[in-house]
Amino acid sequence: MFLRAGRAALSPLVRSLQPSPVAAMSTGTFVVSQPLNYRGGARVEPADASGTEKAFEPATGRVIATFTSAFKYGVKLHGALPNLLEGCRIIRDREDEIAAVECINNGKSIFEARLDIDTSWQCLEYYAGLAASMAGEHIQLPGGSFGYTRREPLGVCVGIGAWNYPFQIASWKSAPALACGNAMVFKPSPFTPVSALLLAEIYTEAGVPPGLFNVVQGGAATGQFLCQHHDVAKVSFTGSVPTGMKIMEMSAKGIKPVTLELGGKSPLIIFSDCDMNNAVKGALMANFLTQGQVCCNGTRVFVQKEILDKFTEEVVKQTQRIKIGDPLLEDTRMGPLINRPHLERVLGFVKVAKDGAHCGPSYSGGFILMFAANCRDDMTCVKEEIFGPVMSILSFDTEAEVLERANDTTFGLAAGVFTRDIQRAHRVVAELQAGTCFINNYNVSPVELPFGGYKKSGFGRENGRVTIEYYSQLKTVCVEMGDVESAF
Ligand SMILES: NC(=O)C1=CN([C@@H]2O[C@H](COP(=O)(O)OP(=O)(O)OC[C@H]3O[C@@H](n4cnc5c(N)ncnc54)[C@H](O)[C@@H]3O)[C@@H](O)[C@H]2O)C=CC1
Ligand SMILES: NCCCC(=O)O
Repeated sequence: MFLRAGRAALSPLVRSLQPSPVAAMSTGTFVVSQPLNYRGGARVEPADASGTEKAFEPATGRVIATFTSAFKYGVKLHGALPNLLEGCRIIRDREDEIAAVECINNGKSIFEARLDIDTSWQCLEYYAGLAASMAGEHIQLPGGSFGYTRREPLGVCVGIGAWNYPFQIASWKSAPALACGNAMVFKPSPFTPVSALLLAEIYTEAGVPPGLFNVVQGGAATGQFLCQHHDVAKVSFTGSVPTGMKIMEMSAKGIKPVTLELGGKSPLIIFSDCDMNNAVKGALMANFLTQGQVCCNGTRVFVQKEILDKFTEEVVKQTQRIKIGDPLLEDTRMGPLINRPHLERVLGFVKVAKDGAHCGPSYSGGFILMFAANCRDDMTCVKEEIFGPVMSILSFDTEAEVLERANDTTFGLAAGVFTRDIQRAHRVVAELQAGTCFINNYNVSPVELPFGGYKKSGFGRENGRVTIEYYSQLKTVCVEMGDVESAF
């Protein structure tokens, strides 16, 4: 059973706990004892259990669930279009509860978790609207004959998620999949197994037929089983580049289409004619959401030389003001990283960066918040995806120079530019090798806009009208209105 994690109830406990080595504060008493696999419209303990795993609360290191990994997925294909609008309504009604669960299991602030839940119900609402407008073409042929095309579902789609946006990823994959008439088996990251179950229950309550949305828990072995299963028609994956390569190899063997949302090391270019206030806010948005654990973050911040000192000074000032702490408190804007091994990995990057760059401003307990100024393109913290709250600031002189440096990466997920010169803004984004570009903002996620990467950041898109094409197949029907003209 879920113990409701109300903020008022949690705060006294937070105050009474001692700082742990993983984090300076705790968030509460939330535990899950219900099964975390979901099939046929209900939570189940799988008969084919392959072992148990534990899920933790990042802020305290406390175990919040012990769950069973599974393989079988029990999908039912169904022709009816599910009632996504009702699902959207229920998510909105239960937003605080879902956000609290997300906050506890992931560590992101409650403020931000609510924004993630917003982008989740918005996705259901958007595809509920699009579902009814899905149509093919009518093509006139000579002699009164004609052809038409129809969009049909693919069948069973597998969604495999990362741990940084657990509920949002489950929604962004399942809403278009279901809207196109598919079934989905969703495998969350074993670090964040909890909130996908809330989505499954919401779909069931909304009238989605049992077996149409299923949750299977487990790690790499379960993921491999799903990708290789002969009943699976498509795999949509969000995660790291190395895992994405394996998913693509496995899917290739079954000629299954894949959507790959992979990592990034995105450039954010700040020209000297920018609105400085907005550019600084944009750089913070580009680096510190979800403790910096965001694939599309603009972690290479290129600043034109004339404004480098002023920009850096402002970034430091505003970074120092970010409220770090218990993610369930209303005014917290940054919580803990996902777990200790990841924290140590991020600190490893910071240690190396400190040898070559001017770093600051703070590290305490499990929380870190960093920037590295005066970076060079060849530094490890500038080349590799850190997936933590570490912003690298680099300086540049000219537009041509910064474009060459910005594109000098194997990744291509996102990019941003801040300038008041509208012609330059469009010229620059046209040259940037990235699937999602921002002008004078960063890391906003309107569901109407397609999201996805170039180069090693993957392919296929999530959100937007185009995603319908990634969850459906086109059938062509040729209609003869005359006699058959046989060649024989
Ligand atoms: N482009 C995007 O939208 C996003 C990309 N990411 C990227 O994901 C990474 C961090 O997330 P992680 O969860 O650590 O990534 P990961 O690649 O380790 O795991 C992602 C998911 O794949 C599963 N998995 C692992 N090995 C597998 C295998 N051999 N076959 C099938 N499934 C397997 C995991 O259990 C998990 O559910 C970062 O590199 C980040 O950039 C994260 C979020 C969004
Ligand atoms: N809301 C942004 C999604 C990016 C990510 O999944 O990392």
